[in-house]
Amino acid sequence: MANQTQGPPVETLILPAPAKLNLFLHITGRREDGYHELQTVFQFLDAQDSLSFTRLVTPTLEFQCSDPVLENDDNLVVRAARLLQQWAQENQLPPQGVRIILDKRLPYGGGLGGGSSDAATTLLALRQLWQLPISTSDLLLLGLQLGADVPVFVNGHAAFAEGVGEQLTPVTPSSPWYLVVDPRVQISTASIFQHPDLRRDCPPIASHDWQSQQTENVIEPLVRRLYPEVANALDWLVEYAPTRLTGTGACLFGSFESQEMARAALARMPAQWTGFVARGLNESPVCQLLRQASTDNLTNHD
Ligand SMILES: C[C@@](CO)(OP(=O)(O)O)[C@H](O)COP(=O)(O)OP(=O)(O)OC[C@H]1O[C@@H](n2ccc(N)nc2=O)[C@H](O)[C@@H]1O
Ligand SMILES: Nc1ncnc2c1ncn2[C@@H]1O[C@H](COP(=O)(O)OP(=O)(O)O)[C@@H](O)[C@H]1O
Repeated sequence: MANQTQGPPVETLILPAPAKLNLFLHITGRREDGYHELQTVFQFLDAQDSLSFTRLVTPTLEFQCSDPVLENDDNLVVRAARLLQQWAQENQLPPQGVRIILDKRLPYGGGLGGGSSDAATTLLALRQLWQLPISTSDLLLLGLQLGADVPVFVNGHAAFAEGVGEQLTPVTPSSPWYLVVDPRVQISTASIFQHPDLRRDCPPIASHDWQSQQTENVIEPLVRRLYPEVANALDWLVEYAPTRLTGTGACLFGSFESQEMARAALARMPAQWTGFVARGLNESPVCQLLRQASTDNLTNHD
């Protein structure tokens, strides 16, 4: 990371990285490698991080982040950029460089997928900035190396997901207003998946009729028991709207008919939690903006 270079920037892309919700989450089995087979629906939110990518004339990778805790070589943004540099090298393409600045706005480690989304935006942006001839299916495979949630953000459409989250069928659920509550509790995804009491035997459902099936987040009962503060937040929000945990938590969301209703509930939220109101999106704004960028609306040639 952070090899400072003096080369003048020649091109900049500024792109969002939207959050996601798991509208439901079922576990249908466990693979031999310990990973769990899931069924879930991912929907995006119009709440996002923001990233800027500036092409450098030297083949170096610079990374800055508004949150110092995340400004390191392990950041998924840096790892995504390295994977693409490696892909270019394996394909005998000339090495290229970039300066990436991440403006971190989403809470992380709470089931909103912000880190995965940052990684996906990085893969999509650098393919375009570096003009790499990599197919979307190969980009999805690179994304999967970074995390189970990355492919849906690369694909850019709300999806019914299976496998560990990489087998995607596009879906178009309704787009309510959500109040997302962060009860400010850290939950380790790995420890939840290792827990003996986790339910792992959900009967598989078909992608085309998930909305007519009884669905739930099967992780929720366990998280309720282990983290009373999350249970308190779920019990508070359900008084206002249908409420669920997203991913392995600790964030939860209520679905509202209008922005005003969601905001009214947010105004009454206990002060020890944080929250925000956002609209559900079935298309990620990233692909749309990249299409515009390719016609020069977002690309600034210096
Ligand atoms: C379960 C979800 C639903 O969206 O939870 P959230 O992370 O969003 O809360 C995700 O698929 C999580 O994806 P991601 O956060 O990328 O997980 P990874 O880093 O790949 O894995 C973290 C750890 O969780 C466990 N794990 C993860 C995914 C999975 N399908 N089975 C697992 O058993 C593994 O022990 C792994 O070591
Ligand atoms: N760009 C990033 N943004 C957020 N977290 C990141 C990033 N890169 C690496 N991480 C690590 O990934 C973990 C999971 O982050 P995130 O994807 O936002 O949440 P979740 O997987 O719970 O939905 C964080 O706790 C952090 O340690």
